[in-house]
Amino acid sequence: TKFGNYGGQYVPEALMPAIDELTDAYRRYVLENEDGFMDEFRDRIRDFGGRPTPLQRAEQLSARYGVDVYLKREDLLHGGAHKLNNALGQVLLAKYMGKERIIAETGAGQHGTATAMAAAHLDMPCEIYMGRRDINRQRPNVFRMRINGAEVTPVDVGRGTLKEAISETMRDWATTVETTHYVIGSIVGPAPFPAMVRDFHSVISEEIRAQSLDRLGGLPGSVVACAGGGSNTMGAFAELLDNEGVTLYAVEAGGSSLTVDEEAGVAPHSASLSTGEEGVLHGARTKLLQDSHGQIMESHSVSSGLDYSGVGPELSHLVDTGRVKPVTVGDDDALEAFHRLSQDEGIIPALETAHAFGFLEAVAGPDGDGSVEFDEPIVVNVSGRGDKDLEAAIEETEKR
Ligand SMILES: Cc1ncc(COP(=O)(O)O)c(/C=N/[C@H](C(=O)O)[C@@H](O)C(C)C)c1O
Repeated sequence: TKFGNYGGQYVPEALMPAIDELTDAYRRYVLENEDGFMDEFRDRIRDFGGRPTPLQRAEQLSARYGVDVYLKREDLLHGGAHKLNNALGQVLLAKYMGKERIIAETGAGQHGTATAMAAAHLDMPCEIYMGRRDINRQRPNVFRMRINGAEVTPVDVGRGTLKEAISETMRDWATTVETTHYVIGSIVGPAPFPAMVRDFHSVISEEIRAQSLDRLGGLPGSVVACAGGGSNTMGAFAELLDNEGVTLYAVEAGGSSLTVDEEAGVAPHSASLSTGEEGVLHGARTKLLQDSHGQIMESHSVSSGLDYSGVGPELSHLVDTGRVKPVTVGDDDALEAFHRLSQDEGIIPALETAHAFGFLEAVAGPDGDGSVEFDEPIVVNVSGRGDKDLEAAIEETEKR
């Protein structure tokens, strides 16, 4: 249950029966493939999800940066983001466990959408908790969840973003564990969630490995992925961790500034890996944005999916060991990268994903700082498409 000194199960006693039951089910079905569970997961993520996703060369970006850039197209997975890998895996597992109801939290709405789709696909009732603020800034996804038959429950406490939505979902789960499974949206939460979510998303790096060896004649030199909770990052890294020759970059939201207003207890960014301190949030010990009193600070990002004060415990450990390099990209650079990928490559990325492209530009672009020598070829994980962000991107760009 631990990644170094991170991870663990810091949950109320009331949740331990559910956690123990899930730990047992994870071992039997995911790790040991009991009853052919993982075979069925792979069949469904292929036929319903549309795996494998392409590994596509980005011609214009490769020319712009003078290095080979490849895109792992998780934006082409059914639903428009990597989120379905984990949502389908967990909803299928809930079915094998004999659960009758699905609940989940969401911020950007991609995880909520993926869970609603997977629940509809597997004929399970579904309720999604979503912060009021996020409901207002990710409306297309709220419509999709409802049209897929899920109940979307607004969360009005606090700032009405992801942190409160997760707490509210955990509160529900504490009283409904007998019949309900909580589909956590990232590699966060008490064990076994971080390892289980990583294992479902590891199909991404399995495919990157196979496609790279098959088409590029070797493993990638670098893999770049944006990190909110960390699931698309760990999915893209998992099967490559032992290959030291592959440099791994986790790109966090630098927001509007990395300077924290201690008094207000607010961080104008979401850079938990780069600036966070060790603490406990949502059941796991990990790196968190906290003030000098140890209070968890509100985070900020132009993208809902990266707007989270914590990060997965496994990523915190990999940053401490040096295996993963954390970098940050601010709101402005992410918005520029959003438009650049759309115009240069014909792909409108999710604002979350745009942060990964902002990193390439900041290093290797015409005004790049050359802060790293990229090992080639570079694979960027395109975690999602930007349909949900069109209005926000236009508004934000006009403001600047
Ligand atoms: C397209 C896209 N790319 C990246 C992320 C960051 O989440 P991780 O992959 O778990 O770091 C997200 C996160 N989305 C979550 C959601 O849709 O609910 C997010 O808000 C939280 C679950 C972290 C996303 O939608």
